[in-house]
Amino acid sequence: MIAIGLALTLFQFNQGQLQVWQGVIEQLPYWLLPACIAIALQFNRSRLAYLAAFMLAYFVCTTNDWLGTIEQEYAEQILLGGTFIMTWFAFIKDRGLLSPHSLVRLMGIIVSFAAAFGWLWLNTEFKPLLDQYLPELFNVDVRTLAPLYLCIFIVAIRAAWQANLVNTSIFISLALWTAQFIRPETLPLAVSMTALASIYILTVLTDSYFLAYRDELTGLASRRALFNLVLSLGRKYSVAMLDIDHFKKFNDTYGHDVGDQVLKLVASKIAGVRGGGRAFRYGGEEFTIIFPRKDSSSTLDYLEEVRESIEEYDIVLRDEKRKSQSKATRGKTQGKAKTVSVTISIGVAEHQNGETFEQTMKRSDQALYRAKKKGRNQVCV
Ligand SMILES: Nc1nc2c(ncn2[C@@H]2O[C@H](COP(=O)(O)OP(=O)(O)OP(=O)(O)O)[C@@H](O)[C@H]2O)c(=O)[nH]1
Repeated sequence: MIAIGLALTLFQFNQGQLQVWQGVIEQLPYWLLPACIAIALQFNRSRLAYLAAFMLAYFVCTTNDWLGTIEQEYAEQILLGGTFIMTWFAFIKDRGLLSPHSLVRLMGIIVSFAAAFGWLWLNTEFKPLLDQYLPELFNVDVRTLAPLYLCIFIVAIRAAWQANLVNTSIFISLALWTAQFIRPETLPLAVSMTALASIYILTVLTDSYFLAYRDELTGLASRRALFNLVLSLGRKYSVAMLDIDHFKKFNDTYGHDVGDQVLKLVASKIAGVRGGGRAFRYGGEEFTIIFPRKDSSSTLDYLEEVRESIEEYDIVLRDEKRKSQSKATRGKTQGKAKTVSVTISIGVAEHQNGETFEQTMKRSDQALYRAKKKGRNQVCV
């Protein structure tokens, strides 16, 4: 979507249809980049805050001609220095802007520019030697920009390998940064900077939304997302509460890390619920499924399906350090790998007129309690 937006902006700009907006667009980076720094800091996305600050500094210096002839004279060094910074940013973590790490970051920025200056100096200083020993293919132009191509390749692989919004933003930054130097006529600087600031702001806000509404361990929607959905529920719906049986004993037997692995796998089965059910991690080893527009009897088949899929699922343990087994879990050996299985109990209740969501949920919790009492591994209404 971001790419489509950029392409459309570029198209419009070339068509001259946006020329009336030119004055506004030229001012936008002055507003959007500082706003981006403030938002990124607020949500602890220091890499994007640094990048926005870097772009703002470049934009202010360029548009006000503060760098004078330095900018043209050292254009390649600035291009390469910026490229090194972005590549490095694709591999580090967000650590806050005003923390001891910021000193390391500042040093890294200086080192990036020093490396860019050093590389280009080496190429000029030893040009005759390099021309003599390297194949013709690696002429001075290729040699000069070789680290740039390498960095773009590395960041592209990184963004594909560890696909997240921040890495994608860094890759787009690098692409626009490079285009700005190699083909400046393609896109006015103010448009690139406006696009980048918008991408950063969108990235920070979307990332933070997912952080607030997704459970980190299982990837399921969180309890906060559940109460958000409740606001849009009509009068007819059912609430199911699901709880892993004897999970405390499972943890005691196999350790907390294995418990986490199992929680993830159980969550993936619960997420696959059919019948329009929406799954949430309520907390700990408890999950909730909401069936909008369904009474409890029509959810039973779908819940039974989920219960069976978990019961039949042989979970292969990755952890070799295992203690003795307990009654709580059934384990068997598959070749050398150890497999275990867990069961879940489910209680379901449908919303009744005049009832709040919390009251319906309480009744589904009581149904869950009955399922546990009756021997677990079953669904109760
Ligand atoms: N590994 C892991 N364990 C968790 C997590 N959240 C909660 N637990 C554990 O889940 C267990 C819940 O135990 P209980 O509420 O006593 O219930 P139970 O052992 O499942 O027994 P029944 O519900 O009666 O079948 C506790 O030992 C918690 O430590 C988590 O995120 N990871």
